[in-house]
Amino acid sequence: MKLQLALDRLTDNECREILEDTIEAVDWIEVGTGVIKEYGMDIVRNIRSRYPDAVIVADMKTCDAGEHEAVQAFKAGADITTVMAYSADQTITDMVDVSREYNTRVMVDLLGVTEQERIHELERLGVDLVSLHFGKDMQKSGSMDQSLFDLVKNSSMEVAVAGGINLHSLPDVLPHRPDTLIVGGAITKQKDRKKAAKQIKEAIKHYETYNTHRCT
Ligand SMILES: O=C(CO)[C@H](O)[C@H](O)COP(=O)(O)O
Repeated sequence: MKLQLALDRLTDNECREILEDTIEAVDWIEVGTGVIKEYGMDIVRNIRSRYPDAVIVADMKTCDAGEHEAVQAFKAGADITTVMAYSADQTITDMVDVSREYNTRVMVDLLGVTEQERIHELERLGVDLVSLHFGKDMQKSGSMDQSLFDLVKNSSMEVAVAGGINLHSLPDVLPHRPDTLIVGGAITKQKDRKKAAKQIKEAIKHYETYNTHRCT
């Protein structure tokens, strides 16, 4: 299980400092949507130049003009870019096509998706990576419901999960064995970010060492 660090609602300096503190525990670096809106593709280019070997996810949250935005993200150095699941099928297939040209990947953000039918459609569109997402604003009045995982129950796609995950909610999330855990605030908003990242990484490793079966 990989740890994707979501750099959200941060300045470029904060992103730099947080990465320096946490990089050893992090598998994938996510450049968050708000950070991209603030700094544009330059911040993706800057992180790429500082971490040439890292896997970088540009959380573009594209919903239209898929080809253009995918090219933007990949040219800036992203390995993975994101698109919203509710986008037109054409947007998604265009992005998948671009990712094949660039030898990169597209992650489809399932925020707001409630029907398994959309999951099957995404598979038919050639998608192989999705993220289950309990949104930031949804977190103001609740927390991730474990039934979220039902959406991808019979899917062979790679699954990431995001939305207020922290050390306390990890025991509920880990048994679903997502391929990637996306964690933002529980690391980036802590006083000791290095310790927070290390604790989450160790909790994942500990779980994987002592549990070998996926929960159904
Ligand atoms: O995509 C996002 C917000 O739209 C975040 O990356 C995701 O929600 C993870 O952040 P946090 O752990 O703080 O919820």
